[in-house]
Amino acid sequence: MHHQPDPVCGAAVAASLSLFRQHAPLVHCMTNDVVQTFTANVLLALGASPAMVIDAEEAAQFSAIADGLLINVGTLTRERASAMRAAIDAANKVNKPWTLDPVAVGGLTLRTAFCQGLLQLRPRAIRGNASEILALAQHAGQGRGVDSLHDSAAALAAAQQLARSSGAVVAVTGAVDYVTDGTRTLAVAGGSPLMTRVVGTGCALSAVVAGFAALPGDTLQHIASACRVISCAGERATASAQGPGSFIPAFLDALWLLDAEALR
Ligand SMILES: Nc1ncnc2c1ncn2[C@@H]1O[C@H](COP(=O)(O)OP(=O)(O)O)[C@@H](O)[C@H]1O
Ligand SMILES: Cc1ncsc1CCOP(=O)(O)O
Ligand SMILES: [Mg+2]
Repeated sequence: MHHQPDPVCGAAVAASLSLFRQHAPLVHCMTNDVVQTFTANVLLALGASPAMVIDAEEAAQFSAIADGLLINVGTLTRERASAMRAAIDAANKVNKPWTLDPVAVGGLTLRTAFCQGLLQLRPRAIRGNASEILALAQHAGQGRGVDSLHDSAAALAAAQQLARSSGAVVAVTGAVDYVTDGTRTLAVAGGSPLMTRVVGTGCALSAVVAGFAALPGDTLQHIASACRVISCAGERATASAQGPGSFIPAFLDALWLLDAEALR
């Protein structure tokens, strides 16, 4: 079954962002080695508190305390996988939301089997690029690394199916981001291709999604708002950047400066 997406509304994005800054969520990030600092800086620029706790015992303690948990399998190892399971189990016990970023799921067996298994553990949100969402939804080996080979529109039906089967809100990103609970779908335009020329924009978005998923109210709207916050900051940063190097500080500044007027 296909459902037509509605465009995300700027006023609703501004309302989510304001709620996010008020709540300043504590986000427990179990993420990959490539994007640790960038992820923490993106959350800090938006007013949230990141903490990267990865030992199995500590992670299980901390996920019960944090407002939201991010599981990102970009540099998964067997040991990290069991620490992530422990953190998810502890979060679920106290009903704290957790978000999955299925980096490069498809062809690689450890992370693909691990993420397929996690779908039974009630993720609140899943954020990936088109190749990752297609692979996760269709149990098919696709992709050849962390970058998408597919257009996000080509993964919309898969995202809707994955949302229905997992119970998560699924965000499939690309030139347009689609955010769906399997019934309702919001489309988020904007951003810029330069965002794919620096590492970690997708991973940082997933960390931001983990924070927005912890807010009270309409989770689908909040996660679409998270996508719009990142795409809006991305297009503003691109306007002043010379290339990937100057994009990064401009992006952090744009997140810091983002307000209702920019989002309108
Ligand atoms: N061609 C594009 N045009 C505009 N924005 C894009 C484009 N590709 C990706 N983005 C944006 O870059 C961010 C990261 O998305 P994506 O590249 O799909 O994730 P990943 O880094 O996990 O592959 C998202 O905010 C997305 O909207
Ligand atoms: C390059 C790379 N290799 C393993 S994880 C990772 C980071 C991927 O980051 P993103 O999906 O945000 O581009
Ligand atoms: Mg990614």
